[in-house]
Amino acid sequence: MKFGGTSVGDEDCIDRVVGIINKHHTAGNELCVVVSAMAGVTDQLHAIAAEVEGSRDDPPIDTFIASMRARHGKVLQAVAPGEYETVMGVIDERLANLKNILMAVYNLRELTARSRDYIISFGERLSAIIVSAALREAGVPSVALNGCEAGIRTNGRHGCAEVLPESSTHIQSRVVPLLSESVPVVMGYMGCTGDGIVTTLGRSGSDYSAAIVGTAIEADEIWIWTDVDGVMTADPRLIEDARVLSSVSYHEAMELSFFGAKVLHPRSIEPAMQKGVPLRVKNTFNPDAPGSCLVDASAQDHRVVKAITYIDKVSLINITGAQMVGRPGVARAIFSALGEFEVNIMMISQGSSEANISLIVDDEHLTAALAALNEVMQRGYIREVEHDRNVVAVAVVGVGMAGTPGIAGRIFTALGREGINLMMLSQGSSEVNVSFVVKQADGQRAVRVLHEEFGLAEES
Ligand SMILES: Nc1ncnc2c1ncn2[C@@H]1O[C@H](COP(=O)(O)OP(=O)(O)O)[C@@H](O)[C@H]1O
Ligand SMILES: N[C@@H](CC(=O)OP(=O)(O)O)C(=O)O
Repeated sequence: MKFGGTSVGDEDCIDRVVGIINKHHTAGNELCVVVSAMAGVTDQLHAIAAEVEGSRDDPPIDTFIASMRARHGKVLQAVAPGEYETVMGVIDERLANLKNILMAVYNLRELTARSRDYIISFGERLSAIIVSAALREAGVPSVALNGCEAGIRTNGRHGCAEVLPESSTHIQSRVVPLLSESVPVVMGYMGCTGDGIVTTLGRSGSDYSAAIVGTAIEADEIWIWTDVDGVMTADPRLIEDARVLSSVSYHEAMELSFFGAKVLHPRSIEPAMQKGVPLRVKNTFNPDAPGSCLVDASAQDHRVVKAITYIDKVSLINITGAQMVGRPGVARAIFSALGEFEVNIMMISQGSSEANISLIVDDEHLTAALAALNEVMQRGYIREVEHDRNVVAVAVVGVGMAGTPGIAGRIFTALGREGINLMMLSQGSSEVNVSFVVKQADGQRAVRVLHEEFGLAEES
């Protein structure tokens, strides 16, 4: 079971989490728990790290450490009063360590990817020991393990590290022996390299930790506990009448999470899918609701379009040049340069005249992408590169779209009726997803229009 930041955000939330774990543990289940940092803490750690690096004098390190201590201490006092002194001692040790690192960043005015990862892993380092203490207080034996202790080995790509296959045996040997006598609480989001250097798995990466741990220990099911009733037809913060999908295929969930449905981390689905472990999304605040279950496509309902999602903070890049027409090697030049600059491309589309290639990259990669393309331009492969940051990518997702004619027509007609201009279009050959790009100002309206067009608010 993985509990996200919203599920462990304060003392009431943690009480609720302990109740859920206790109930399933008492019913005779062996459980392993993965937790995220308390809601907002990872953002605060990112912010202080950046602030300290850029400070000329007197960065607010002490104030920051005091506010972390106050928030975590208050929650600990409420959920595990019997262990307050001991666990507060551990929290203070960790905060002293965090303070030292922040001071080092300040003194050097240098925040490396490695030190950032170490700093931002502290949210989970603090939340997990509190949840574990709260479980013990409720009579459930528990130990807390950091990602490294739990056996999560990653490559060294700081900020979005990938878990290495060898983790499986490490996790098995470290976690499985604990299960018969306790409920281990693993710190999500973090792992370490073979040399013990701390890495993080990308934002919302605790879902990925849970999938890795769950498959490694051969869990019967992996449950992701969050603050909504399951995977929904659209982000409920955007679409009021979004509906919970009782079952979603692994592929659909992958497309949805890739295109911004924060409810699951894109990398969390593949491990479960490969090992055939059912993955369920449930609501900590409404635990009796059935939630959503990720299943194989064969067990699907027959609705063609299942959900609409959108992702902002992306940029559109248009590459043009008649030199591209009929010339082999242009695409290779473009994509190998982007690869060398470590640019992650989210969408690609090429006009049939071959004189134009459009790409979508996330905003963070825009500068690197433009630098890469500039090199390609110098080498004469392309003539012009334009970009636009004010765009969003929208995706219409559903396995039933494969082989069903008319879906793209309905999408275009509905958007056209609303005067929404399509700036780029892309459809994978798997046909699970039709994605397109519109102006940022049209993004939410596009989701709304399509949610209505495909009747997603109505029960099937
Ligand atoms: N299609 C969707 N279905 C469900 N939730 C979605 C979807 N798209 C976006 N979300 C958002 O994802 C949020 C849950 O993710 P997150 O805030 O990261 O929770 P946690 O802290 O539990 O990991 C929900 O509150 C919801 O607003
Ligand atoms: N704490 C990390 C990892 C995580 O998974 O968080 P959440 O489960 O709250 O999305 C983050 O904020 O990115």
